[in-house]
Amino acid sequence: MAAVKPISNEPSFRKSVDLMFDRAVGLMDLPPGLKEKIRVCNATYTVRFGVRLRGEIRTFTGYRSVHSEHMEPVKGGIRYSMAVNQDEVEALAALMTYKCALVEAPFGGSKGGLCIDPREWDEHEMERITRRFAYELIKRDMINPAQNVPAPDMGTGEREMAWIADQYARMNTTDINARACVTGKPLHAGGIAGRVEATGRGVQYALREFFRHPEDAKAAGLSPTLEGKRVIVQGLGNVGYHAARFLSEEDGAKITAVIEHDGGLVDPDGLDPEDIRQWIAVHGGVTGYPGAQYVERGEVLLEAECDILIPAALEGVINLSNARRIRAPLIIEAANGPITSGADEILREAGTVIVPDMYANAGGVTVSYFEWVKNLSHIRFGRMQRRQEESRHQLIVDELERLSADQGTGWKLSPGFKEKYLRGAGELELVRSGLDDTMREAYQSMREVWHGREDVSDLRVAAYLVAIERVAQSYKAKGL
Ligand SMILES: NC(=O)c1ccc[n+]([C@@H]2O[C@H](COP(=O)([O-])OP(=O)(O)OC[C@H]3O[C@@H](n4cnc5c(N)ncnc54)[C@H](O)[C@@H]3O)[C@@H](O)[C@H]2O)c1
Repeated sequence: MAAVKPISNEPSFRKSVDLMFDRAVGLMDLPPGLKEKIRVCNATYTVRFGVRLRGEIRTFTGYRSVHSEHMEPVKGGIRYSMAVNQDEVEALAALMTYKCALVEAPFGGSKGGLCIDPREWDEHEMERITRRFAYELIKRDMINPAQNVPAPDMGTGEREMAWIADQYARMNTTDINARACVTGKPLHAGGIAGRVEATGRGVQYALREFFRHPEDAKAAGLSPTLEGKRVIVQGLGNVGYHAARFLSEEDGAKITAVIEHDGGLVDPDGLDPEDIRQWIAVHGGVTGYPGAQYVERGEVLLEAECDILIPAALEGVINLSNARRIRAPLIIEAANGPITSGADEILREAGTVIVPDMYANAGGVTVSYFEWVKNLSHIRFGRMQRRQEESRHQLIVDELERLSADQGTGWKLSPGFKEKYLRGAGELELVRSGLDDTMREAYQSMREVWHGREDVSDLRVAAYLVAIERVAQSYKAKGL
């Protein structure tokens, strides 16, 4: 099954992002030259390199685009897909600039991509290709802890990030900060607890925050709780799988449909994301999955009735060809750019509430920021804080134990409380609470603009307004 293709008269992904930017910046009082400076992509590097594979030299094309260096390093994932092209990396790099500004991660925006179908190559071949691509970027300072720090995106994960980190370390043997050259690494290679699932976790926190405000839920015609909500997820990869799992296991939402590259699955009583993920790992897709109704043209499920639609795969899947048939009252853009600018307009007019990508999937870059700081500080994250926290918590626990031992109080501490309470300052807990705080604060900043300005009617334009204002402040502070 192919993705829903934007119809030919729609602007490209890059243009679509620019149109959304223009809609917001038109409401701002900034010098025209500064608006233009923020909008344009600073530079895009294209590399073609050869790797000897299976007895012949194969040439690959890759990109690293830097959208904005108002803060350095710049940050953004590396994508492996046959659809990667310059327009796409530039659009994704621009979104990274706005995303980092919105969640106040102190980075400029960047993105990379390699035209490759990872399923075509075995692990050893993937390592050689990745190391060679990394070599090309490292020698031009396009991977560097102080200048440009990649992370995983579609088609890449911890494995590729570990190879990139090792390649950088080999080429920069005296750089004590080498590990901070890339984030999303495995724990044993300098990664941080909770990074793998961070983007999906962020989607969950974003939805929790949305439903914490009854007026916001009401704007979508929904009751203010995630419990029992019918959710459709497109793409059961890193982001979609974790979001689906957390929402169903921890918030009582029902995953009523899942859309994958080879079709869709439906069960009005709720699907089990973990079980489907295991099936996909073995069979390469959802085809043949026994536990649900199979739909060959999975993309039609984007139009099915539900409460929350989570596109978590590709860009441009909701476009002029299907926007009028979308029935979800609330869409949260877990993927980057899943709604084209034309479809965005149709959906807004129809009253659909859209939680925009730059906020919805910012969990990844937020936890990447924690990982980068951890690598630069050369201390296990949480270790210092833990000492302080532990002594404070110890005082509380001692007091509770004293009261518990006092017959007169009539209550007892439950078994294991002390251990559980004192454990609460570990790395994973710090990462989760830091992510939760970040998602809450970013939502508040967007929400204030959404509800506070008469000329703002949607969350996307509100998010752009907050982000552009912060980028503009940085440029002004630099004297531009
Ligand atoms: N990984 C991250 O931390 C991260 C962070 C921010 C944003 N994102 C964005 O989230 C999206 C997904 O990224 P990911 O890391 O989960 O990628 P991934 O490669 O782990 O998963 C993508 C999933 O989409 C499926 N898919 C591919 N084509 C499809 C189609 N036509 N219809 C339905 N499903 C299809 C794939 O089979 C796969 O399961 C991308 O837009 C990416 O830029 C990812």
